[in-house]
Amino acid sequence: MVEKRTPIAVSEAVKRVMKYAAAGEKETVEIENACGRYLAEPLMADHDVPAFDRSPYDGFALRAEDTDGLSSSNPGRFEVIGQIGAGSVFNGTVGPNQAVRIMTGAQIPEGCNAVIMLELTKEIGSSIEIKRSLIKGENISFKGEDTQKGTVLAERGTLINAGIVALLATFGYKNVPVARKPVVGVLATGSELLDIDEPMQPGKIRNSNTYMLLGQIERAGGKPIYLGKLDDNLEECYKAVAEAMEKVDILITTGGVSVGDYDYLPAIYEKLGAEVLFNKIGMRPGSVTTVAQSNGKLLFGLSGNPSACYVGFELFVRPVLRTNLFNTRPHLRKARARLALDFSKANPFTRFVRGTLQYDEAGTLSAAPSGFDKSSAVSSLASADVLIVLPGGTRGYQEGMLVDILLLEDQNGSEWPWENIVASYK
Ligand SMILES: Nc1nc2c(c(=O)[nH]1)N[C@H]1C(S)=C(S)[C@@H](COP(=O)(O)OP(=O)(O)OC[C@H]3O[C@@H](n4cnc5c(N)ncnc54)[C@H](O)[C@@H]3O)O[C@H]1N2
Ligand code: MOO
Ligand SMILES: [Mg+2]
Repeated sequence: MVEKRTPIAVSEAVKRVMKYAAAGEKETVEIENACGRYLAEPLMADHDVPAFDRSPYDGFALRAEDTDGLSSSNPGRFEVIGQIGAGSVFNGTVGPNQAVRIMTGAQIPEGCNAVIMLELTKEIGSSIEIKRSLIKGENISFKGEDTQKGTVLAERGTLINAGIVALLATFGYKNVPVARKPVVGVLATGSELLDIDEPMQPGKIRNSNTYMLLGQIERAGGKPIYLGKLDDNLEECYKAVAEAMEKVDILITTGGVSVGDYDYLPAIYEKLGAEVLFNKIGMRPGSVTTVAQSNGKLLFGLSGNPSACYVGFELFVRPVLRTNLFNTRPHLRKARARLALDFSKANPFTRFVRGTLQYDEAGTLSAAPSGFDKSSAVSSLASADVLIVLPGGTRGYQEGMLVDILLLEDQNGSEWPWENIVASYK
């Protein structure tokens, strides 16, 4: 008798997995290698930026009050008593009708409260002539105007991008505390699988899931390890899974989780004494996605079907990885878009259609299926940047309906996208 599995809701499956998601460990890397990593501590401004009042222009620093009433018919003269470039400081105090020639980025000299651009002055010997008045504070970049000391500029768990790197450098982080990358092993199962450099053979296919998963693990912030591919042989697979568990933080297998004669993962979980958290989800693709835990370590049994494997990773593995990286918005970011095409297939299960986002001229977002929409499809993954969420139990969806989408390439994430998923929005 074939085992009868009871599907659970996607949100319930995610919840069960997230019980085993935990913050990871810290390490430090040199700032040159920090891009793409996740902050292990909040990034706090330990001084004002700028740290001193400075000039935003090449010009002359002077006292605004000395320019009162100046105009083209009533020009004023200022004695130039010094000259400073960025990095130099004027020693002394600027008095009435005096000016210091100052370059962009240089500290405003003592006594000055305004800057006039070079182009608006005329040099006459060691003096300048000015034909306009300035107000106090004109053309000054004030201390702390960009960021004030004590401000938290990025939370722990933030992805370090070029902008964050600029801040890290501003505040003197030669070494950056980052989350250690969780090590994720990938084992492919299936006697039909060829290595990618093998010629095609009757009845065989190339192992594409492994390489797809390595890319997904990288995108999620983990450290992928390819642990090989295995024939459908219970003993061989059991041994490989047991050994792999010793080497990794998280283990992903692909294939062999359904009810077929050669689907050995259920037997392997049993032999390992692992607790199966679920083995059927009310979703398409990926209904057979199975997750087990052994001593708190997660084993993701993703489907062999490429689209199901891809979706299973994004919904269940990604949030565990991001949580490990200290991120508090670990799930795919949810947004809404108009359906660009009819999607008439009815389904009792929630569908996650691989889709492509389109930015319409009017400024609205729309999402279209990115290609052949079957669990076994590989071609529709290439241009997918969203998963279009189509809850089950409807008669299908029409073009123009407002639906939820989950963004695959976005880094912001969602805290919990699974509330209020409705069939379509008015
Ligand atoms: N009687 C039933 N049959 C099936 C059910 C079911 O409920 N009852 N579920 C179907 C669904 S839904 C899916 S999804 C698949 C899941 O199968 P498995 O996860 O057990 O995976 P396999 O049987 O090993 O392979 C499925 C499919 O994927 C191809 N594959 C496997 N590994 C790779 C790889 N590394 N790269 C590319 N493609 C891969 C494999 O050749 C098969 O075509 O089961 C349905 N059946
Ligand atoms: O799990 Mo299967 O992917 O639902 O098609
Ligand atoms: Mg199978």
